[in-house]
Amino acid sequence: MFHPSDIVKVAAAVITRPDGSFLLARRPAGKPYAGYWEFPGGKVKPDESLLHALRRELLEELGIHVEHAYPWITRTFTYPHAAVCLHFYRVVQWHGEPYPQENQELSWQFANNVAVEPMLPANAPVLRALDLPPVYAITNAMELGIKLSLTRIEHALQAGLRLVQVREKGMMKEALHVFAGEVVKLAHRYGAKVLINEDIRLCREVGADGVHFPSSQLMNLTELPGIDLCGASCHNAEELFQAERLGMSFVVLAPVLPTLSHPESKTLGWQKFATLVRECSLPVYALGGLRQEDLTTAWEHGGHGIAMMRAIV
Ligand SMILES: Nc1nc2c([nH]c(=O)n2[C@@H]2O[C@H](COP(=O)(O)OP(=O)(O)OP(=O)(O)O)[C@@H](O)[C@H]2O)c(=O)[nH]1
Repeated sequence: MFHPSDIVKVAAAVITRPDGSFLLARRPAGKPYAGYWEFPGGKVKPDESLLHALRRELLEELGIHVEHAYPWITRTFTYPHAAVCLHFYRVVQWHGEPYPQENQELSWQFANNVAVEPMLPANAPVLRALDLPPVYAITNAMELGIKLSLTRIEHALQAGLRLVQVREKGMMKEALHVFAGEVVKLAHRYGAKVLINEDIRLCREVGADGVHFPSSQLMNLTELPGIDLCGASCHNAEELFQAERLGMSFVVLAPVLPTLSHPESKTLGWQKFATLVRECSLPVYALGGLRQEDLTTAWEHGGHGIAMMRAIV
């Protein structure tokens, strides 16, 4: 075990192009794990801010000037020789063309099809997180009716939606089975993924991609059910901690703003949202009273993306 003061702080960059590809660099000879692929970045100096370290490292390693970077996830990982705390940023704007200043190999890759290996061991969950789309829709068929709901879901899929949660509290069992099956069929036609709220069995029966656990269920779980994609709803630090401990694929943190579906809940606001997600190792979707226009605000506050119900499907 490493003492907390021995944990090496690292700033790492997911430099992303508009087509979704991101840059990986191969660790040069002479460093530990030479030949392994990593996200560009490096150690934070004492008294240096994370963002400053990020800018300095990308200038030193790639010759680029960071113009716009969003804080993203933070992962601690223990190697035999050292423990590292990796603070990931998504760099979306820079000037200069990345050029290997230290003779390292560079490669642009896509999260769902990384064609270089080996990756640094700490980075496997990071690639899975990068494969999650920025918007997560939650169905609302009990309010809209099944027919209109399916029409709206299809429109959103046509417009690029790639992640949907079937959440229909109070819908009769048979109707829910049929509706969930329809959503899965529709979504898979567009290459989108579907999570089923709460019901692991229904998820398997309708061939959905994952399960979304409400916070009460999350707090009672001792392990994940062995399903590829597992999401959870969180409202506070304790629930986020439990989701991290279990190794959820992602979480939704709510309510950020006042929302019709939970009018009685106390809202977090963006500052509290940012404080809660700052050290979180999981990608976090902001939820509650949000619209498509709020995506950038979510990114600025450390979110992976936004989740929406009425504003999207
Ligand atoms: N840059 C970077 N480092 C990572 C990643 N994943 C990961 O485990 N690390 C670890 O974080 C540490 C970063 O240290 P580094 O050696 O790259 O730092 P540096 O550029 O400041 O080099 P230096 O040792 O010459 O001062 C290493 O232990 C590395 O194995 C990643 O994706 N990017």
